[in-house]
Amino acid sequence: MNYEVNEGGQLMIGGVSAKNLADHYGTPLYVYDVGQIRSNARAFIETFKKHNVPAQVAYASKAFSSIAMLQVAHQEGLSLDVVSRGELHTALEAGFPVEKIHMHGNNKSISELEMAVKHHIGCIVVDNFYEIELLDAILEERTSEIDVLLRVTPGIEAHTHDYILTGQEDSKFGFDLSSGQAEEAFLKVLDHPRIKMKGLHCHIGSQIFETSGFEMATRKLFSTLEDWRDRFDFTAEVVNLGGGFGIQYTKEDDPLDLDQYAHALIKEIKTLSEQSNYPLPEIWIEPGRAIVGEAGVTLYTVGSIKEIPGVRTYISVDGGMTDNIRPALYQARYEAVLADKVNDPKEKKYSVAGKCCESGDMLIWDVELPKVEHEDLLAVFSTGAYGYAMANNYNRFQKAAVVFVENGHHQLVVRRETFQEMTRHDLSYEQQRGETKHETSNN
Ligand SMILES: Cc1ncc(COP(=O)(O)O)c(C=O)c1O
Ligand SMILES: N[C@@H](CCCC[NH3+])C(=O)O
Repeated sequence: MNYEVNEGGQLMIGGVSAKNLADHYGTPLYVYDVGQIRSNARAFIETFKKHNVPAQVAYASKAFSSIAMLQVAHQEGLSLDVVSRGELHTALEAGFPVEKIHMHGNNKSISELEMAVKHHIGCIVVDNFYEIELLDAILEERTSEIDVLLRVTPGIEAHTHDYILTGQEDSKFGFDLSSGQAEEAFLKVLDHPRIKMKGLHCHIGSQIFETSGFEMATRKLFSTLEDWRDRFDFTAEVVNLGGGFGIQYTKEDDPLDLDQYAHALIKEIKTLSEQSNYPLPEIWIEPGRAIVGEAGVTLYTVGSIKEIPGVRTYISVDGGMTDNIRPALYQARYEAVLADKVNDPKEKKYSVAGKCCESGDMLIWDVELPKVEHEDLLAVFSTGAYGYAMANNYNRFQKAAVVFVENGHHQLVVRRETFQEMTRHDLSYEQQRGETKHETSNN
């Protein structure tokens, strides 16, 4: 794993010691090295520029959405992928240019589509037939137009966890190519007066380490596009190959450099377009994890230590599945160090437990650490994607704060949740005598 340690054996993040950050902001704490976010974004963008290929690199904001994060994404020239009104609202609050926002979702509501149309976002990635009907009605009413891509499932089974596989035929996402569904949807939007068909989208899954799945998906999309050109005289302006580029969580993970993924896509699309004499479409991709995953570290304070002789030693930290649900949800694995004793000799294997009332609330089953003592600071690496984004209030634990660090400077970008905020939606129950009190729950 790649991390910096100072002479005193302290973990450094973006030029600041983890200990200073924990003392200053408390734990659990999500810390992002902003320099790393920027270099990840640049690795993609510069590869497309170097090859002189028109492209959009849309940050999949589901991985970590906050105003500060989206501002950094914009500074780096990224576009943005949102999947809900909440994510779109955050983008608008961050001042993200609307024309660079793309909206996803397998069940977009009328209000989501209305919000997208009202703000004239750059593109909607249409996922199903019902959405076409809704969009048609909304655009008619607003006398507006919108660019769309059709999301298709190319029938690719990427090598990853079942829950994060999305490109196979049996998926809740998108139009299936092989059964003709995709063509039926295409014909509905092809000559639509307000829905402007720009091209195809697919996303084959997440945490993928090889380029072969992406190349295979590209070939499937291209053969469909060639067929539609020949039969319907349609030329796509955009081919969007989604996200899913793998990162390193543990020493066993061996991801490609980010520019290698981009390079493979460019090569495949250039070859296909030359072979079939198809005008080179814009290449769009949607990395989430690859932009923020390795840039994030979560800091925890160790509390209780339970040694079961001959079995294992549990160390419990002040967070857990509330700030990182991935181990419980996907059996995801992580690496950690004691942030204050990084260079101390390792003593033995420990198991890191969260503090929720769930036996499954384990952050790491086996990690070799120096001798662990109460109040030690534990740093878990590669928690920048789908950590804060999937945080929850189980057991009414507060959502942790988020800090950005860059060039030795640190700044709070998401406050720790307060108890007042935790109960802000709760209403007291007054026993009714006779007449009924009505409170609407609609938004
Ligand atoms: C449509 C789409 N695009 C992009 C992403 C981002 O994936 P990742 O964070 O693995 O790059 C996802 C999530 O898997 C997705 O569903
Ligand atoms: N949230 C998942 C991946 C799904 C991403 C969205 N399709 C993760 O933590 O790996």
